[in-house]
Amino acid sequence: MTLVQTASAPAVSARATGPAALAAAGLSARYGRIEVCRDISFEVAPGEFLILLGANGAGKSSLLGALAGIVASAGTVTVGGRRIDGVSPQRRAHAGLALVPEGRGNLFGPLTVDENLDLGLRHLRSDERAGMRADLNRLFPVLAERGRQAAAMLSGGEQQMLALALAIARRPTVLLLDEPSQGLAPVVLDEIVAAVNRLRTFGMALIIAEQNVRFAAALGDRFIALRGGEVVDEGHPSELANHSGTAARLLGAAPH
Ligand SMILES: Nc1ncnc2c1ncn2[C@@H]1O[C@H](COP(=O)(O)OP(=O)(O)OP(=O)(O)O)[C@@H](O)[C@H]1O
Repeated sequence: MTLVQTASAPAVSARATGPAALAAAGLSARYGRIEVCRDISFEVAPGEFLILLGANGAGKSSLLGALAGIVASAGTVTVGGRRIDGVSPQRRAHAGLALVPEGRGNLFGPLTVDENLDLGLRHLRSDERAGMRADLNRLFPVLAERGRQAAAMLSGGEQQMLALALAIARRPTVLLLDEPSQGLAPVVLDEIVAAVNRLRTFGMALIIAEQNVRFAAALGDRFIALRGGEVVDEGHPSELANHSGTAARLLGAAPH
């Protein structure tokens, strides 16, 4: 795998001023009576890209689901300083959270790329719509080329880019990405890394659940590692790229 190491912003562990883009405190997540994440506290600064690193079953998707309000949770969550825990997923979306689930679940497969984007942009005023469409075409040129193709017929990487574009069209404060690398070939991962890094010009914060260490290291400003539903470590992604032992210890497996 030949992921390009892009120049990323320095690690941010504390904000200079103003509220965090997102802050979670004492957050837990459960399915019925089974608690799968416990006492998780972290902050993401505006514009920061935070990697949630963990092996299969570590609790990454559950934590993203707890933030988005689709998995039962306790604890507090703020977006831009406003409490959003306890409100519906729709109200959390209005407050500035957007989730791109694993498997690109927010696409309408039978509709074309253009039709998906028209639907995704319909909440905008017509003058804003043209500007957003131009921004999305700049971010993801391949989507402009594939406009008339059914979303279901796109490659995995192209579907991931369409899912990202639809989430960005909501202009979220914080974008939650669940394993964007999953099922993609190394050469496609390079394109996704480049596309996600282009999002830096939008100023939104990203929380990216990942277990692909090189992908995470090419994208993140900081990582927190989950194991058994708890935060067990945090650091700068370069530690993952430069010390394969660290990655192996955190993932409980051989490094990628
Ligand atoms: N719908 C569910 N009902 C019950 N338990 C679940 C459900 N979804 C996940 N779990 C359990 O919650 C724990 C955390 O799973 P989760 O999917 O959040 O992990 P993950 O880190 O995202 O892993 P993966 O990378 O495999 O998706 C696991 O023990 C899993 O079996």
